[in-house]
Amino acid sequence: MSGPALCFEQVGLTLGRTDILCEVSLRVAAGSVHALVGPNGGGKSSLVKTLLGQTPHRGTLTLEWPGEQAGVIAYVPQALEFDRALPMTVDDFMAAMCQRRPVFFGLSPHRADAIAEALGRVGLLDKRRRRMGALSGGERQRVLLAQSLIPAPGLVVLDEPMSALDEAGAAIFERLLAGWREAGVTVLWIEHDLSAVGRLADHVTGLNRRVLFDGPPAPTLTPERLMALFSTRPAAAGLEVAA
Ligand SMILES: Nc1ncnc2c1ncn2[C@@H]1O[C@H](COP(=O)(O)OP(=O)(O)OP(=O)(O)O)[C@@H](O)[C@H]1O
Repeated sequence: MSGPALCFEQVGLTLGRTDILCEVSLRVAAGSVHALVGPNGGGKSSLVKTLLGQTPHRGTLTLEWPGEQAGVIAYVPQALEFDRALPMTVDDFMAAMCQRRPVFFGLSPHRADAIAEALGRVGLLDKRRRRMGALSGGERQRVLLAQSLIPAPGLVVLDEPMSALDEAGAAIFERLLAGWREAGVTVLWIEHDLSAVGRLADHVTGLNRRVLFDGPPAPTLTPERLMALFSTRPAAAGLEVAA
C-alpha cells in the first residue's frame, strides 16, 4: 500500500517547564525513507509520539494518504522489556499484536500464514515457541520488526530499530527497508548510526528541540552541521535546508 506524506507545521511540545520541541516544521515525502537524527534527549521520540497521537502538542500535523481511506501505521519501539518468567511466547506476542482473536485461543488461521512469513523474514521461525523473556535483545528487536509487517503498513515509524541488531540482523533490516521502499511505503526512521542513514535514507532531518538541518543525506550531513547538532547546547539557529 502506498504511503502518506507527513506534514509537521510549527509543532511544539512543553512538558512541565521544559520545551521539548520548538516550532518544528518538516515535510516527509510520500514513499520516502526519512531519517531523524540528533543527540540523546533531542526530541526525536517525542516528535514520533506527537505523530502517533501519544502526546498533546501545539501546531498542526497532517497525514496526506494517497487514497480516500487512511492506511495502516506500523510502529517499532526502541525496546520492549519482558519479565523472563512471563509465559508469553513469540507466537503469543505476534498473535496479540496482529490478530483480533484472543491470544489464549491460539493463532488465528486467518493470520497464521502471515505471522509465519513475517517471522521467516526476520529469521526467527525456529524461535517462535520460545518465551519473549528468553530472547536476546537483538532477537526481541527482530520480533518487533516482524509485528510491523502485519497488516501491510502504508507508514512505518521506527525508533532506533538497529540498536541491538548484529550484522545479520542489520542485513535483515536493510532488506525490510528495501521492501518498503519498493512498495512505496513511507518510513520515518529515528537512527543514531549516521553511516546507515547516509547509505539508506532518502532524506534526513537533524533535530535538537528544533530542526537544525533538513535535506538529502549526502550534501546535508557535513561535519559542521553534525558538530552543531551534537554540541551540548541546542543551537538557536532555525531551519537550514541543504541544496
Ligand atoms: N514526561 C516527561 N516529562 C518531562 N520531560 C520529558 C518527559 N518525557 C520526555 N521528556 C524529556 O524530553 C526530552 C526529549 O526526549 P526524547 O525521548 O524525545 O528524546 P530523543 O531524541 O528520542 O532521545 P534518545 O536519542 O535518547 O532516544 C528529554 O530531555 C526527556 O528527558
